[in-house]
Amino acid sequence: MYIQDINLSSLFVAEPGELYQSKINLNQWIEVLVDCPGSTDLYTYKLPEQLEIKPGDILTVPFGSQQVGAIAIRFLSQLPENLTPEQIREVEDVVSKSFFPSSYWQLLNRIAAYYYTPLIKVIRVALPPGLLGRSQRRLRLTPLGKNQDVSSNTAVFMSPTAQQVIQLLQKTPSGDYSYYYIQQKIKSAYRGTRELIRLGLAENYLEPPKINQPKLQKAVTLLDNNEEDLTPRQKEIIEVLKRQGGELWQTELLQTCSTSTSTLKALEKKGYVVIEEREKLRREQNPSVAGDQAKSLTAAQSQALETIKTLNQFTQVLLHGVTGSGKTEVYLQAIAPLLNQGQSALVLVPEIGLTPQLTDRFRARFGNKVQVYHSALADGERYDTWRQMFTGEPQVVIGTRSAIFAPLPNLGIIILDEEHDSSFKQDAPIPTYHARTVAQWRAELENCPLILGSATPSLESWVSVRNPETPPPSPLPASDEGGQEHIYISLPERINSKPLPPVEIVDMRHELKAGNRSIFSRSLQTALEELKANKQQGILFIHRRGHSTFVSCRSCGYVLECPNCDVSLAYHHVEAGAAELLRCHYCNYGRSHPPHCPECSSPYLKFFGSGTQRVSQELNRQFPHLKLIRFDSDTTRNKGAHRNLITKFANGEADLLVGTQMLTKGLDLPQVTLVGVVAADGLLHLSDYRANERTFQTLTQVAGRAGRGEDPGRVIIQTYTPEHPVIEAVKTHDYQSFCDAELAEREALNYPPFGRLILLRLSSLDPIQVQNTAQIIATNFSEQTGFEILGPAPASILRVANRYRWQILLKFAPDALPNLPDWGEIRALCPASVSLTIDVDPINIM
Ligand SMILES: Nc1ncnc2c1ncn2[C@@H]1O[C@H](COP(=O)(O)OP(=O)(O)OP(=O)(O)O)[C@@H](O)[C@H]1O
Ligand SMILES: [Zn+2]
Ligand SMILES: [Zn+2]
Repeated sequence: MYIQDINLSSLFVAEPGELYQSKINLNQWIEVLVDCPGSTDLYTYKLPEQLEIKPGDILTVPFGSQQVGAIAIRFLSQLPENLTPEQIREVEDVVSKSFFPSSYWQLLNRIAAYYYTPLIKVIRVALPPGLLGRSQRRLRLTPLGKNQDVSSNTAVFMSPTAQQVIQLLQKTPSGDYSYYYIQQKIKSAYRGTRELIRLGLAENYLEPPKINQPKLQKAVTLLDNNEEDLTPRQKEIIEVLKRQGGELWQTELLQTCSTSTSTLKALEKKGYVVIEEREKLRREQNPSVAGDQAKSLTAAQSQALETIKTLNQFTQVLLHGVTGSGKTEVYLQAIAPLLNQGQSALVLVPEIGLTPQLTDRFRARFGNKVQVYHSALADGERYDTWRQMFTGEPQVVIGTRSAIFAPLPNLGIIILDEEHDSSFKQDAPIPTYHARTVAQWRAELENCPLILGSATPSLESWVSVRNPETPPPSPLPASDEGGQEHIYISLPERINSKPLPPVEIVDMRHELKAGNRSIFSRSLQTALEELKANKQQGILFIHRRGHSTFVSCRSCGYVLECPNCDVSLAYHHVEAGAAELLRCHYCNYGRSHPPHCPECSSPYLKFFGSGTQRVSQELNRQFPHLKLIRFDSDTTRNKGAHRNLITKFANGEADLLVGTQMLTKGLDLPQVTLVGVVAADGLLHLSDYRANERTFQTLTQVAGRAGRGEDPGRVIIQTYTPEHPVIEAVKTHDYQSFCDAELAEREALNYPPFGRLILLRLSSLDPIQVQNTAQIIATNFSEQTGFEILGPAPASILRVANRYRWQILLKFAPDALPNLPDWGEIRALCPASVSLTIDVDPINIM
């Protein structure tokens, strides 16, 4: 039992089974999550003697005047102070045992404990929206019940109520009604239903919630029959059905045959077909992809694959392969045999933006065994995909962060692609989980291998293979069990020994001295000129979206700011004729661009800094013959936009792809020979201990998009600080020396991956109250030992969306399990107007 080891004020969670059996008499009560819209509280119920209940079971409980579904969360041995035993009602029944398999339940509990989050909040992240909407409890006849003769003289063993209930059910073809309906029809039906269940004549089940009712659609199925009495028209329809394998959706059949429903009905009457409602799964619709075959592997790839294939228990593998080394092919070939053995695979990727290309590769290999799961899916799609995973059919789930909760019962492997990516970490709302950490626990609980793949591994993962004694983040004391291993696999070369592209660093100070005032260096200008001539394509990376980062008055220096946040407004101008907009990138506030300075009325407003729009405009001006596609969060807002833009570019409809962060990841386009970074400095100068790591990763990844095809690539990075060690390391593709230098600094300052951080974020509409609260909490901490307190300090942007933000950073020494503060006590120090988020292992400390 790991949970007792830490100081958990708000939670005491039983591990399924164990505690229940050992302390059966201690636990008289259970807290449940009630399946009722908007309800987020836990309610306490009494455990009935005759029912065996475990956390994770689906129950029915009385709630107000009704019976509702509920999930059993945790046992209580003591009643909460405000409740007396007389007030507590009993759990009515268990509808579904172990809805969550025990390992899954343990995972959710572990997350709740490690990230100091009430379990219910973890459950809400894990389950698709709507699953906990109001669902309906129903009663249906078993096959035995359907055939039970209940004329009054044969069913003497049944009570009159039970007879009434079974007769009612037998009247419907499906033998199935909601409890609500049965109770309306028959007085005190409840006793009768229990009796039927005991006799094995009926069973309980929980119907999925109404709002997400699976979509039903009419399907036409061909029946075997000798075709004698058919009209030529009807024969035609039967032929079409035969060609389609005997089954089609009615709408499709109507369309294909240009026929009417009455014609189909006539066929049904003659007994040639059946028309029935069938569930149509709502899954993300994607253009079909041509199938492909496993590639014959390079020596390094096959070595990697052989190692991975031997793993049949929990092992963490760092697959460190340079950009373009063929990591994806290794994933694909590692997954294939698992599917054949009836197991499933979970593949996590950082962002939707790069999912289409990757999912296509998986679809090409595994067809409809591939499911895509991410939070941008519509609720219905999410819900159906989730249920599809629940079936246990061997499948591959590809998704973003929250897909780590995919309820795959028979997991054979977990893969995190681009494992260094910070989008695997959730900053808000709680739980502030890192999908990599959760993946480690999940792989451990499922006893399957975890593959972390990257060309630029996170320092955490790097240290864990270099220095396997560093325990993975866990509230557990490191376990001594054998078999826990960390393995390092390297793919040091690109496919077919293609070289990594040479990286040219351009000192922008020299450009200015030489009289070049353009945002493009002479070197980049020449390279852009050559693109068209050589029929090649390029990628330009810009750190920011929008046009200019701020607008200021040349006469008085006034800077236009967001009224809700302490930041300047960014200038957005899409095209000539379109409205000129000023927008806040923090709260999305927008206003039109004023013709005059609001302060001094001067007409001379000037733009500073450059974003994707500004660069695109500049390109249009200087290189009018180059066709561009802008790829940033402004142009990819609509569903499918990522795919469309990338497809257009891949088809050669543009020469240049101009974009932010999102184009650095995973793009594999052989025609791209040139990669330009307009200004590397914006990345470097972020005030955060991870700035170097993030810059190295981003620049190396973006550089890695060049020269993946036949033609050699080149990379041009513009900067004002060419001597910066990170820039040097990117230039020489030297991950190792970057790591050594960076790790030495981190170790000296006790930063992760050596020390541990916990960030307390406080925010309030009241500037004084939040500051005072931060001060009080920090003072309270100062009496405790085992960690260092940094702050309280205002967040780097004090006010966002009118909330004032303060933070306190706690830094724990690397050795031993830290003596954690009592979070309940800390929370109690916060007045209602101040909200507190505890971010464990924070990534964004700004
Ligand atoms: N054994 C192989 N033989 C031929 N081509 C291969 C082989 N393995 C992979 N490739 C091709 O090489 C290209 C690069 O592979 P992939 O995209 O998997 O690299 P990666 O390591 O994931 O790169 P990055 O980290 O930059 O995303 C792809 O087009 C892929 O189809
Ligand atoms: Zn002014
Ligand atoms: Zn704002």
